Amino acid sequence: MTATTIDGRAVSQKIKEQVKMRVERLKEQGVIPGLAVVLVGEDSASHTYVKNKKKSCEALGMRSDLHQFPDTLTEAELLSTIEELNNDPQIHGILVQLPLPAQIDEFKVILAIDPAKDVDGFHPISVGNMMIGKEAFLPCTPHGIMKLLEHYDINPAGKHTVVIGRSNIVGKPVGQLMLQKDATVTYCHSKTTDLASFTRQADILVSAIGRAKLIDQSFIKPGAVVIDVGMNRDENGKLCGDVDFADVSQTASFLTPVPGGVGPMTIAMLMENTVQSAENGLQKDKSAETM
Ligand SMILES: Nc1nc(=O)c2c([nH]1)NC[C@@H]1CN(c3ccc(C(=O)N[C@@H](CCC(=O)O)C(=O)O)cc3)C=[N+]21
Repeated sequence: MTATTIDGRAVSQKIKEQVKMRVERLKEQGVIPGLAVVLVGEDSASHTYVKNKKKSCEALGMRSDLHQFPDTLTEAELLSTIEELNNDPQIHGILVQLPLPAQIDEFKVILAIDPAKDVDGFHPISVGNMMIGKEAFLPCTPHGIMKLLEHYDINPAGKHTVVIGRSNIVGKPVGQLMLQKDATVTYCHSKTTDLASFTRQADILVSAIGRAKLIDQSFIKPGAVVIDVGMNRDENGKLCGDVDFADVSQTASFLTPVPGGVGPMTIAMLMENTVQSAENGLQKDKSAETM
């Protein structure tokens, strides 16, 4: 059996086309969706993501402002930048690229973002609303994964989903979204003993570990759907996922590549959240007028 490659680039393109139409409708009403990206320090991987986000915004007719700071930035300075962005009516989404330098408390920064502009879905209010199934900005990578499954008609209901990784930005929320789609969910992590004994029970396996090509056929149940969230460098410095693609594609039914899988979907969902935020703002303005 050879797995079908899940084409994240193609699906993200479709989503971005829909976002583009929504941007055009907003423009007719005088609103240009605006995303502010805050980048602290010189991490080169972060720069790549930020560049990709900017390119996507421009292609969709959205505004994108980059606020770039040296890694000596203080927490107070960052918090005051966020305050300004919270109060800027041209800005509908605020993304502070993580991780931040050690002198800055990430949680304080996330708390400072107006939940109405929290297009990353990291604020505790967004997380809480997601958790109880209320309207919220969903975190972009987990949301992108759910969209990929939907696109390939893979229904998690009744399936055993095993998530490797328990980060607040990928592992925990993707398990929650799977649960909302009626999957049975198991979380594995760095302290799990005999990881493969769990992953071999997965109908859907989501790997967000950060170890190049750790997951080979011996971790996979034949016919499983495998979603690779890893962003690693292999021995030649090439970008690769957690999954040994060539090996696992012999066993899995569907498999996401790296690059070209989950990554492009993350950016597409960020664009969607930003346009959603701009639409929410317009809706609020309209109901204020009729009061
Ligand atoms: N506040 C915050 N929000 C984030 O969403 C966030 C963050 N911080 N910090 C870093 C991670 C990582 N991340 C990626 C997004 C897109 C690609 C992406 O587009 N990847 C391409 C290829 C990129 C390449 O070629 O290097 C792909 O997989 O095909 C990757 C990684 C968002 N993150």
